[in-house]
Amino acid sequence: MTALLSIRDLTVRYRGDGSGVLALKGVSLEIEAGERLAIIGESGSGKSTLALAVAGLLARGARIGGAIEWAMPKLQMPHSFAPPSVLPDISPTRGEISSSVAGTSFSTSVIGESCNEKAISPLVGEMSGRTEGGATERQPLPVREKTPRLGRDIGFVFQDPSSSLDPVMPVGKQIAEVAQTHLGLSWPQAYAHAKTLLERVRLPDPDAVLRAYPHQLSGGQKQRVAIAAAIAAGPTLLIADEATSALDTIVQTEIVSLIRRLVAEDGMTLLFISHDIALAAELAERIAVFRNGELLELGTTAQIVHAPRNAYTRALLDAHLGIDAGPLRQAGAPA
Ligand SMILES: Nc1ncnc2c1ncn2[C@@H]1O[C@H](COP(=O)(O)OP(=O)(O)OP(=O)(O)O)[C@@H](O)[C@H]1O
Ligand code: NI
Repeated sequence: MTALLSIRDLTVRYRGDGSGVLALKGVSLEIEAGERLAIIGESGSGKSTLALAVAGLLARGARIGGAIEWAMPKLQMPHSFAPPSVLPDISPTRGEISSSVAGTSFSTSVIGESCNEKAISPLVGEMSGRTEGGATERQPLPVREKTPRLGRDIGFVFQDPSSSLDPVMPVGKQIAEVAQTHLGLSWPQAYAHAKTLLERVRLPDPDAVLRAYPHQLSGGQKQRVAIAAAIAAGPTLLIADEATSALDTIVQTEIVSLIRRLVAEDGMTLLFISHDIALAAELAERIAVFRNGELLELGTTAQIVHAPRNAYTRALLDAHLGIDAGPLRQAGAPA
């Protein structure tokens, strides 16, 4: 398999009082093209920090060391449209951005100075937060070619769909904006594409949902809309960060099936972040176990579930087996 993304010795420190929080401590791992990789670990282990670093969404002031190198064969040509309101745009980190082989691969390296850490640039189109009315404040985006962009090359699904959906805009319009921005479609084409996406995420009555506002939808329906927006431009990598954690168990299972189907249909690579080892085992081919900002163990789902090498992984499994052994016993069995 070819690596889509190589993470090398990644260190992230959030500024805070005193020395700040070291959220990732020299993490190295590769994400293979087309695989479904889960990141699991307890709260505060650094899972979201990893996801945000990959998406270029780390908070201003976070200091990052190491390198994130991409090889994205399908990297789409950049468009010079304004970013969609539904998703924050990816921001390249400061550092070397080198490209090779006529734009078929490139790497973003952030190599530290004396302390092996360097402040990342203020994020372009950074998580600037929405204003009270729901509109997003944005700064102009410097155009960098051959850089993976959120919404276009990377789809990101957050735990709370309300954080990525604009409360005052009909959802059809929000999805269509992503398609128009990144695919260069006309508005009628983009709107038609939005309807197709609502069908693909199995929302009943897509015509009505196109015109609905987020508050008119249930949590599960909103997450389907957020997923539709995340995949609207046909990203290579889909990142789901606790995308089902806020949902009840039945809806959770439905969303996991939905993600599995969409990833298979579109040939996406999946980075699935969860604190739930059983859920991760249901979806992922490989599982990486994080604790205290470190990668403890990475293996196939079968190996992690049936032959964990690390005592902490065993403890996670034991804790889960006490609750519900069913799904885990099946984990890693051939589909
Ligand atoms: N913006 C921030 N500023 C300061 N510290 C942060 C920030 N974001 C995360 N942290 C800290 O970094 C560490 C890792 O947090 P992170 O959100 O990556 O963990 P997580 O594994 O995703 O946890 P959870 O399961 O609760 O989402 C934690 O100690 C957290 O408090
Ligand atoms: Ni998190």
